[in-house]
Parts: sequence; structure tokens; C-alpha cells
Amino acid sequence: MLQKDVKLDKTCKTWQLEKHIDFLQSFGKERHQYESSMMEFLRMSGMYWGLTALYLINDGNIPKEDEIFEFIKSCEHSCGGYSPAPGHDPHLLYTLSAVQISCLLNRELELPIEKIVSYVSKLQKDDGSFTGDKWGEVDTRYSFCALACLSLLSKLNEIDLAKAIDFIKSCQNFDGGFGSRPGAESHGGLIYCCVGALSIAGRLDLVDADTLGWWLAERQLPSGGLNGRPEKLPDVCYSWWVFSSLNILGRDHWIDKDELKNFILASQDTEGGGFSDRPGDEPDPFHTLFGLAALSLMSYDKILPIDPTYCMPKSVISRLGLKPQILS
Ligand SMILES: COc1ccc(S(=O)(=O)N2Cc3cc(-c4ccc(C=O)o4)ccc3N(Cc3cncn3C)C[C@H]2Cc2ccc(O)cc2)cc1
Ligand SMILES: [Zn+2]
Repeated sequence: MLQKDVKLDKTCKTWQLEKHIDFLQSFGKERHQYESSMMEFLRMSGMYWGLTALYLINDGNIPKEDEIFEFIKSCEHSCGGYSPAPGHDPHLLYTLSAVQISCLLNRELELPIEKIVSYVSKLQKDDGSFTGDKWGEVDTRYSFCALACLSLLSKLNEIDLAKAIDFIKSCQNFDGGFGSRPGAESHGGLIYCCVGALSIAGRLDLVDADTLGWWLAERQLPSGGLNGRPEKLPDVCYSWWVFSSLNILGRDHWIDKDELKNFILASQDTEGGGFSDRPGDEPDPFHTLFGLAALSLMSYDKILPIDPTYCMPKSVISRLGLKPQILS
């Protein structure tokens, strides 16, 4: 079977720091008006991706205007959950993004913490799993969202943590990986969610680090890029999901970092700035964050250090007094 991959042309694109700052500062403004209206259904997460990326490459300087915190407040629902934009329904994904942005702004104490805790706790089911909202089905993505959200607010003890861990354990596969539910196939994004949740809970002892490390290292293709599952094309966002998981497991040296760096730099948009999923595609704030975050894990240029578990600047995680578990 021919291995699906992309061909990187030899001219390695130069690092476009200023253009990335410009891309991130203008996203949501006139230049991207059309997309930003198209993306209203995920706007709160888009703001977390854009602001975290900007924080990393702009020396921690992000627009601190009250308008960002006013937007967060405009998405708050009486149940304690947050919607992606005003008038939309609350969901765990956007509740986590709202808390993450508030921590970046150093204003998490202004949030209705007890109401948020009640919203998240009510999403936990008897088997320890979490749903994304009152209709949604169970997914290990939501286990990560719940544990990340509550630990950022120092309220991790308000859920049944032992049962949450039992459910994640029940999603572990023979290849060492994790899927969205028990029996679901291993997938790079869900492995990040499960390894991240176990890192927050201090239970990485439950991971078979060698078997999983091997599966993750197998994601690297000749182009240097990482894919999310066997036989899939490489994608910049897997640079984060797969590489940060290897980092948490203390096996990041099991892939060729220089080759990965070249793939990520080749995915830059040298015209308008930003990163796309792979060379030649349109850039977006989602892939821009995850490309920059992976480069941060390699200590590339002057990008501020990122925490591999929370995908937030290390300076913010240490200010909050959080110490997610990392294997050496
Ligand atoms: C452009 O098509 C999509 C497809 C899925 C989604 S998603 O919301 O389900 N989601 C996040 C995601 C976001 C973007 C994007 C474009 C512009 C912006 C503005 O901020 O953000 C693009 C893709 C994307 N995906 C889809 C994807 C990424 N790499 C390969 N694919 C197919 C991921 C998807 C799932 C997700 C992942 C993490 C997360 O925190 C939330 C959702 C969004 C747009
Ligand atoms: Zn992607």
C-alpha cells in the first residue's frame, strides 16, 4: 500500500514571525469578516486558539480590552455553561474555552465559579464518563474538557475523579492508545485527551508508555509530518495532539523533531501569515495555534514555553499553581 504523504518542496519556507502576529491580531476583524461569521458556531474556541497563539509569539501581550471579557460574559448561561457566541446553546467545549481565555487574562476569579462547577458536574454520568451537553453522547474529549476546566478553577475535587479515571481506563486499547468510547479505535486527538486527563489526575501509571509511545512515533511520515491514525495524511494539528502526548510520556525524542519542524514551517502562509493543516492549504487560527504550540515544545525561536497538558502558556499554569504529571 503506497504510504499517503505530502511532498515538501526543497525550499524550506523562512519563519514569518511578524506575519503570524499580524494574522492573529486581524482575525475576526474586517480582513476575515466572512470566515468569522461562518465560524460563529465555534467563536469562543476560536478566540482561545487565536489569543493563546498570539500570547506565545507576542511575548505574552494580548489585547486585554474589556471587550474580550464582555464577550465571555455575553455567552454565559444561567446553568453555568458557556455558548460559542451569544444566542447559541451552552456546551462543555466552549465552557472550557471561556475558562482558558479568562486564565490568560488573569481574570478567572471574576467568573461565576460555583455555577460553572455545578454545570460541569451535572454532565458526569454514573459510569464516570462525561457528555458535552445535555443532549450529547459520551466522548473521552469531554472527560478532558471537564478535568481541564475544573482543575484550572482549583475545583477538581467536585466531581467523582476515581470514576472519571475508570472510564478513561475502559477506553484503553491493546495498541496502548485510546478512543472516544470503550472499544473505539485509537486516534491521535483522543489519545491527547485521555493522556492529558490522566496527567491532570496524576494517574499516568495507568498508561503503557512504551506501547503507546511506539504507536505515537509511528505517526511520523517521510515528510516529517504526523498523522492521527495509520494510512492518514499528515496534518499540522497532529503535530500537537501526537507530539504533546509523547512529551507528557517522556518519549518526545522518539520522533525526528527537526523533520517535524520542517513540516510545520512548510505549512506557513508566507503571504498573509498563519498556518494551515498542510502545505498549500488555507491558514486558520486552529492550525496556527497547534503549529506554534508544537514549535514551542521544541523551544523554537523566541516562542514562549507551553504546557503540554493544558495547551496554555507555562507562565499561566504555574501562576495557577498547577503541576500536571509528566513522565521522565
Ligand atoms: C473547516 O471545517 C471544520 C471542520 C470541523 C470543525 S470543528 O469545530 O469540529 N473542529 C475544530 C476546527 C476548527 C477549524 C477552524 C477554522 C477556522 C477557525 C477559526 O478559529 O477554526 C478548522 C478545523 C477544525 N477541525 C477539523 C480538522 C482539523 N484538522 C483536520 N480536520 C478535519 C477540528 C474540529 C474538531 C475539534 C478539535 C479540537 C477542538 O478543541 C475542538 C474541535 C471546524 C471547521
Ligand atoms: Zn488539522
